[in-house]
Amino acid sequence: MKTVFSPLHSRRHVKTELDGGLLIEPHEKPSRAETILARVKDQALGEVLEPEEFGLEPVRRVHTADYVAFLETCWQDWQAAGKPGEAIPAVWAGRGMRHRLPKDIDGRLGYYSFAAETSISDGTWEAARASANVALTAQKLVAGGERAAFALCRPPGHHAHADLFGGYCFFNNAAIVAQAFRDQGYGRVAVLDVDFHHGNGTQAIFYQCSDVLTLSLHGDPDLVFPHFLGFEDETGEGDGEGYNLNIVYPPNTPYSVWSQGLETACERIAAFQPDALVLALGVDTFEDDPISFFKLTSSDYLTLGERLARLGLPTVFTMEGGYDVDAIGVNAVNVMQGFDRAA
Ligand SMILES: NCCCCCC(=O)NO
Ligand SMILES: [Mg+2]
Ligand SMILES: [Zn+2]
Repeated sequence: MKTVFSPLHSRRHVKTELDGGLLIEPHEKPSRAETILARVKDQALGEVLEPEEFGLEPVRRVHTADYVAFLETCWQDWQAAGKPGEAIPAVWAGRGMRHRLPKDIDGRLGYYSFAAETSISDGTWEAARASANVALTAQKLVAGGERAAFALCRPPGHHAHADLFGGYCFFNNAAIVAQAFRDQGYGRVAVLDVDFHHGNGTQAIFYQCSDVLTLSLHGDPDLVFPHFLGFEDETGEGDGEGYNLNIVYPPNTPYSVWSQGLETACERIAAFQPDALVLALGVDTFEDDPISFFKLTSSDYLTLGERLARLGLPTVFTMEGGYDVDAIGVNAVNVMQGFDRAA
């Protein structure tokens, strides 16, 4: 399987993440992508390519122009306002308040985000743009005939809404890929999110669509991020009714249970008969992940990859979460190796 990777991911090097009332070293750190890349090479998974430049048009097929423009100048605007630290949203429109765009950078940060753990600093924009190009390059490989391609994206994307960042995500790489498939004539696309956390952004972006089926297995939002979306009664709306599936699990869920949900999702995908699959791959489902509570083992990711291959679909993997940096390379590449040996 080919891998797409951009060294520009390292332009995202924020020093802070708001967690537990402290500014900690971010879990979503550059070494995550470097460790996965090293494992790709160590395992000779396949060719590693740098991304092509696709510009902002395919990004704006998913994200609003004003949100994209905000991200482009956020760091400069923050600095121009004389702020001493990294850009962190701290105020949002609560119940009974107005969802209108303020002029001030503090207000704009709140307007365009849903969470406070995702700091912005110099280079975040460049890294997010490169991550989207990585995803679009993988999509081009698959549209060009590759059975599958691994978009080694950093920063991740599945929490990003059309005009909201959060959960370490800015551009929704999986959604951008799904939309690119649709724009290239693929009539139906499925996006399966196996990250520990709900793919709230991906769900929201396609929630009224019947041509993109979104599915996510994740930790109970009553207990974990993103807290306010991802429940099993969210099944789509309008034309999209019936085209969103959430499967929620409690703490300590092992693969033997989690894979039952995977089977349900795969059966739903098979029934949908999509022309392509986007697989939002987080490996924060791992038993030792520092911020999650499932109990998948490294060998389970081989099994996961094999099962995905049996769907028999052109597949783009977009890298999402996973924060046990010592294990992330083995776990992510195990999925690809399991896929390759069953394809
Ligand atoms: N306390 C913030 C947790 C953000 C979750 C990031 C993630 O892994 N999403 O998939
Ligand atoms: Mg998920
Ligand atoms: Zn996650």
